[in-house]
Amino acid sequence: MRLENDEDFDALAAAFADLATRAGVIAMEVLAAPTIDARAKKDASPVCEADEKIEAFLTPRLAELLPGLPIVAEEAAAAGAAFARAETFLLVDPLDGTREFLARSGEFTVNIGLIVAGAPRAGAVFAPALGQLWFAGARAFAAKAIPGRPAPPPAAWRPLRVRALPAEGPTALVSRSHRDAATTAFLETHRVAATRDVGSSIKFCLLAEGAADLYPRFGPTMEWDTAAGDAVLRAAGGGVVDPTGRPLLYGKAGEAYRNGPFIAFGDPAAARLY
Ligand SMILES: Nc1ncnc2c1ncn2[C@@H]1O[C@H](COP(=O)(O)O)[C@@H](OP(=O)(O)O)[C@H]1O
Ligand SMILES: [Mg+2]
Repeated sequence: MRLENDEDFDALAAAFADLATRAGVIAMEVLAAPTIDARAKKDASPVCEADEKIEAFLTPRLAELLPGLPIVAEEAAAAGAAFARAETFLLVDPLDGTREFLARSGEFTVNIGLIVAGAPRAGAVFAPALGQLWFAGARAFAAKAIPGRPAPPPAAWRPLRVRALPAEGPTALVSRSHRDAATTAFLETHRVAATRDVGSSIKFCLLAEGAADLYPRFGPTMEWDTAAGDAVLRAAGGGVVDPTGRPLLYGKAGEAYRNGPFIAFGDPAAARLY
């Protein structure tokens, strides 16, 4: 697959959307069973059979779509895989919001992102339990989608655009399961009109849709948690910046792909306030 112009990145995003939607049925099948086989990883975060099965579905299909491109994926990383450093590579989080999934909340997602020169250039986020798909190359879209089926055709895609910062102040999104003291302090010291708890990368997608304005994140995340949502948000007119105001950088192999603190925003005017 060529990756040269906007149309190439849009076509790749549609292919990611299709794979994420098809993979989503695996999560629904695991969720339908009376018990879910789960354990704690080395970093104490949970992993379950769905994470591993979805990654096993996606990895060979992505390798076929983009032959030779390194795939940095959450469960491969947890198993100790060494990834080749590359200018262009994929970041895969087969199940973001594993805690939400194990709690049988619908706020979990399948995530596929493409990084070029440190920035996310294409991505797809699918929330199987919500039947909601968000994806972007040069342009960002949302669509309703059915887990296990192909992604819907272009006629069903809704273009995404962030909203202007409301006069009454921003609506902030925070992690449902991983709210930390720094985030609580941020919300207390900055004027926000409302706060909503949301699990997984859905937070980026709600900013891209214009349903909220800010997502401050001071607790740890990994690049595969943020790449796809960041791609959708950037293409919809928003962004993700570090505390110095620079766009969140990807490809931090030396830091095991761990992100530092960031603020995701819809309206670029919101970023200037913090
Ligand atoms: N202590 C920690 N170390 C590393 N990542 C953490 C973490 N606590 C939370 N996360 C990340 O936060 C993600 C969940 O995001 P949210 O809190 O916004 O729902 C997790 O994704 P997974 O569920 O894919 O493991 C995990 O990567
Ligand atoms: Mg994750």
